[in-house]
Amino acid sequence: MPALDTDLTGELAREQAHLDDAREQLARMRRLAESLDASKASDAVSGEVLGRVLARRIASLQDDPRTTLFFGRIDVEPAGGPAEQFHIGRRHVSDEAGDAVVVDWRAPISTAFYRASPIDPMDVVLRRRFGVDRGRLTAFEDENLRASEQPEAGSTAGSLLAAEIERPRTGPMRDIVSTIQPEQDEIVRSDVTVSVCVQGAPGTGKTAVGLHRAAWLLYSFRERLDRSGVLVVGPNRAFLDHIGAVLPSLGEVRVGHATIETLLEHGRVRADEPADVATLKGDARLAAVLHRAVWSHVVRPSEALVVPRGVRKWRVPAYEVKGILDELAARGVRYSAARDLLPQRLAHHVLLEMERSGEAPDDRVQDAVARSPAVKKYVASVWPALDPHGVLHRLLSDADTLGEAAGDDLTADEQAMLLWDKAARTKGAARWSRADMALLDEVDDVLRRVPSLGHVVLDEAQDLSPMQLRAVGRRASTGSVTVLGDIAQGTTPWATGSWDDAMRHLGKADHDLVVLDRGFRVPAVVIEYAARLLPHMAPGLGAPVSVRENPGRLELRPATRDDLHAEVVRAVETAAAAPGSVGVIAADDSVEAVSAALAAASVPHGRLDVDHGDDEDRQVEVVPASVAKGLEFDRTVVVEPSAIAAAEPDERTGLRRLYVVLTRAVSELTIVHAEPLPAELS
Ligand SMILES: Nc1ncnc2c1ncn2[C@@H]1O[C@H](COP(=O)(O)OP(=O)(O)OP(=O)(O)O)[C@@H](O)[C@H]1O
Repeated sequence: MPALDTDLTGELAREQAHLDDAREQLARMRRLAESLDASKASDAVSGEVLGRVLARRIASLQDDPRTTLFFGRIDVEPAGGPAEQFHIGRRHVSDEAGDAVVVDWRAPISTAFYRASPIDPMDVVLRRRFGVDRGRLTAFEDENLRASEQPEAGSTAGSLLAAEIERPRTGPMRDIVSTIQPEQDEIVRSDVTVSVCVQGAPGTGKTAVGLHRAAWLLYSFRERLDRSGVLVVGPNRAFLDHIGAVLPSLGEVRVGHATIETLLEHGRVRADEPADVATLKGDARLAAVLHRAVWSHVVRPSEALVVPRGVRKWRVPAYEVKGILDELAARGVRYSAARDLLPQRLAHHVLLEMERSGEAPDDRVQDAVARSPAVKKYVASVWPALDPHGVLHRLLSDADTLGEAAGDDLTADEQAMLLWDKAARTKGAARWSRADMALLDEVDDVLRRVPSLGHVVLDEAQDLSPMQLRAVGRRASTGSVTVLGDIAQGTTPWATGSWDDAMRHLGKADHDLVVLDRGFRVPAVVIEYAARLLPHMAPGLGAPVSVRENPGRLELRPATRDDLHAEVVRAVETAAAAPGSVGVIAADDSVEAVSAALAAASVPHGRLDVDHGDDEDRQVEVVPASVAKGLEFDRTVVVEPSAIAAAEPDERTGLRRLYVVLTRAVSELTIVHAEPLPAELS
């Protein structure tokens, strides 16, 4: 085991002096940045750009007195090279001579801090971790990598490391830069061109890894990704609020955060639909159907184009127009882009006609012809302008249109399922469902290319339908993705059963699949209890091995039906007596009653909802089961597990929902129930 040193006189005092020096150097770097004058730029535009860059730089050089500028150190002795020391921190700090006082955790040299081991020391002879309290160093702990001391495989040896993993959770999620584990670091530092899919049981650090990867990519490929953008997609607003502070704490404020709903917002969702219809709408076969639905609007002309100019009329015969249409359709450009090219193509043929008859028209004539009413009208008839809502409205209202677009891809029964029972008269009045949003997005992309970002981190990806995955994938068509998820936590009827399939729908068939199995959240007794559900709803998938030292606490509190809420209140009061967050998780339709019972007993609490997260930092939050995914609390009180499972459309989904709910606790899980617990838990 590494030795813990808290002696404040010798070595620790020297390290504190290095920290004080680093703080001074950071202040010097900030003063320098503040003294630069953006108005000296050569013109107003570059002055404005420079001003923005400088403001960002000054902000990034702020010193946060609550934390230290470094959390670790490595001493390296490369063969044939000089021995060197590197202090590793959240950002780079250099002295006047330009030498590094602190190196960024994302710099290549820092890799060894995370990955060096006695088996592969990577030239590191000593790794030091620091204990910190309110901006000052309180202790350090050394690992001598030269010694043949071999920690157990997979152990997170060291009391400082363990303390960081064990610390109680309060408020939103924090970064893990000081304790990223080797298997996590491999994912974080995967090249920007590589798409990675991470399958991991609850609490194995998938979300943490995805966010740190975004930060690492932005550091390592700043110019490329600043231009193209990085986006994090999560399951709901409460989740985004939970994770929203992590990237800013790592100095990255320019990463977009979205839910799948906000990403595919093509109007208001006004209709719910049966699970089987939504599942069918999420099926990847719909992509081909929608493609045909759009392109079938290009009609073979039966009449020639006739363009009057002065006293003459110029003709482009129908067979020639057909040749132009075929050529445009075969070019692989989007429907609307090809349509935009059509007037000039037609005008060019008119021009050729003119030349054949001895005239010498120039480009201006071609432009005038392209813009003429005759050409416009003709184009509208053979290649009409379309919009996604119009296309989908017609497709879902009209059996013949759907039948034609469906081809052999959909059975007659499936077509009947898709058709609206009562179609709205106009596209504006259509009552779109959530699943329709992905269809509208697909049509939108057939019409005009949706721009691609440089990198997309997709969390809880198992819950997306193939059509939703395609929608996310097209936003990373020229970039890469980090896909995070757990098949066992799939709680939508269309949840994926195979990462290969999901990655194919995302357009990333070529990817690295990594499995994480060490659990950093859920303590052993709790994960073992929750894992009883696995064979019943995700056979073949293992539970994580908890690396938490705290074995955790699991308490079952039976109650009578009349006494259920009183028992919940007692459990919450006990849980809230110690510091740390408390999540009270209940079936969605019981949340109101649970919250009322807590209010009647004057237990202060907040409520998380799909649409809005936590504005205030409250110790106790009441959470609908459907919103719990991805969240964590120090202690959880789970109300009536059988009702949570029964709220889902089928048994498997019910057990999966329960598995998600039971795995939110960092130290204690209390289950309050009046109904018998689901048999699978016994
Ligand atoms: N290397 C680490 N050091 C310290 N804490 C860690 C580490 N890795 C993960 N954690 C912590 O473990 C907890 C779970 O992490 P995270 O939420 O990323 O897991 P997850 O796999 O996304 O879980 P879920 O599937 O339940 O959403 C978080 O509090 C995170 O900070």
